[in-house]
Amino acid sequence: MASPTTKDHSHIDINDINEETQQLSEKDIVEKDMAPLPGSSIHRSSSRPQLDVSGAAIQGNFEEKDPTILLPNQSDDISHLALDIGGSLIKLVYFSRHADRQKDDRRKRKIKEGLGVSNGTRRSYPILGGRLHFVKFETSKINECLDFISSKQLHCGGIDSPRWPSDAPPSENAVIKATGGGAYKFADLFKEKLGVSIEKEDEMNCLVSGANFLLKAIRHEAFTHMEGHKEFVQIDQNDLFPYLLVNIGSGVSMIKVDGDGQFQRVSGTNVGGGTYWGLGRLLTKCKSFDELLELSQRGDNRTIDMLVGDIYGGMDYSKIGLSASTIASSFGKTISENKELEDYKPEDISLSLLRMISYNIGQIAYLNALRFGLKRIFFGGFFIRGHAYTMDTISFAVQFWSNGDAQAMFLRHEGFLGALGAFMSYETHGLDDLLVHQLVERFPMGAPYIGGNVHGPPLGDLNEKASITLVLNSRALCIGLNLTSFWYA
Ligand SMILES: Nc1ncnc2c1ncn2[C@@H]1O[C@H](COP(=O)(O)OP(=O)(O)OP(=O)(O)O)[C@@H](O)[C@H]1O
Ligand SMILES: CC(C)(CO)[C@@H](O)C(=O)NCCC(=O)O
Repeated sequence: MASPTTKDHSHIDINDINEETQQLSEKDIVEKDMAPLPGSSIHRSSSRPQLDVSGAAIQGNFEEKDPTILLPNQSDDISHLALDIGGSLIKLVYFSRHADRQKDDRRKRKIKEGLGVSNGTRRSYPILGGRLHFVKFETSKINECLDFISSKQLHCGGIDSPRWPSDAPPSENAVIKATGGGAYKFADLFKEKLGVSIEKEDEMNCLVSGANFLLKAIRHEAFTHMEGHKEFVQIDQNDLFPYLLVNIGSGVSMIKVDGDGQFQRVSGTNVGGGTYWGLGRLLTKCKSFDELLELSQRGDNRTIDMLVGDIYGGMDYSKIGLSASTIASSFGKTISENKELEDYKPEDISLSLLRMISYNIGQIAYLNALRFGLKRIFFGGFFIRGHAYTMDTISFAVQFWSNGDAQAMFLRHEGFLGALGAFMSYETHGLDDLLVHQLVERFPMGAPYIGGNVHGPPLGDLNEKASITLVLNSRALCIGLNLTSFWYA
């Protein structure tokens, strides 16, 4: 029954950044071909290293949680780490380079031989892309997070950085961007343990820019989930705004998003992920969030919830559109019976609780969408955890109360919106509307992944996707030669 609380970081060790670059798949080979030619350099208006999100794509299979994002055209040597330190979880987004394999092997050998990696602050060969990694820790175990950052030297640019290995402590001015309440609460701890300052970024601002980045630049990020069926949604760049962003963390924030940096937090509720995990833990004695979720999958809520049929003698109340099986009162059945907590199955309690909280959030979200005439509601935050029942319940609530007028959508990087936003805040102009907009618009749609469909224009198959990637390659070269004209073409 037990399952790890935060499975993600437990697999990752100090060699991961480099090891990941060794496992070259067919897709990687295509991507390698996409990189600028050796020696060609990308001319930019700014001398500051920039993040290049052109061609950014999710790596890994479609069911993978918190999947890596490939940045095939990243050429500047960025070395960013950003954090979202929330009430329950710390989320990390960090960049690793994706160097040419041979050179990488040579460099690794050098590292092993203690010869260092570079003779200057910039590498002597072009960087052939990179990856964004997503890792989380429980906030109560912040020391594990600090150890992780330290073991990978992420606060000094990563072990793949030209600055590593180095005995020198991080410079006095070293900063990490961070958002969430913990950016305030733990700033001194970061200074004390890692010698870095936390540069605080506003939480709502980061959630919005993280969501906008994913929705604009990453294909197969957003999807619907109804009655167990998942479908990817292709976002029309010209029709993204306005939308309602509902971030279900420990608590819930509801944000009306009108554009990049244009938003308003219109509502919130304190009945959120913390409520499910907190109450669930007390009532079921589960040791981890995932265990509580897993338990719910074997539950039957009819032993806990009072249904319309329980009140109406097995009949529907059709006049007001309520079937006998509709829940009239969550947990309502537990008052009418002479039973104690021990008499109920933890499985049933977990399911009732999950349904109650998910449904309630879906309903409040819809009411806020209604207030502002919004049709699309994107749900993020780690409460969702890619869990089918949670998503189905939220979708059902939105559909039911809107009479099918509004739609609930989910994001594969659900819990990382804030951390991604903080990451983006290193370089806001690298992500301006135009760059992402133009690039995404020009890409033909990708192929559906197994197990999900894609709404939108006609699709090709996976082979076509590979060839699209190659077309992109020549575009990447164009960018290298004449970035400005590409942007504005
Ligand atoms: N491994 C886990 N451990 C604890 N909670 C988890 C875990 N996985 C998912 N959750 C759920 O995710 C919620 C936290 O989500 P998230 O990380 O998005 O919010 P947060 O940033 O910690 O909270 P807030 O934004 O309110 O400060 C928890 O309350 C819980 O419901
Ligand atoms: C306080 C925050 C913003 C911290 O992330 C979040 O937990 C939240 O939105 N809570 C809901 C608070 C409310 O609006 O009632």
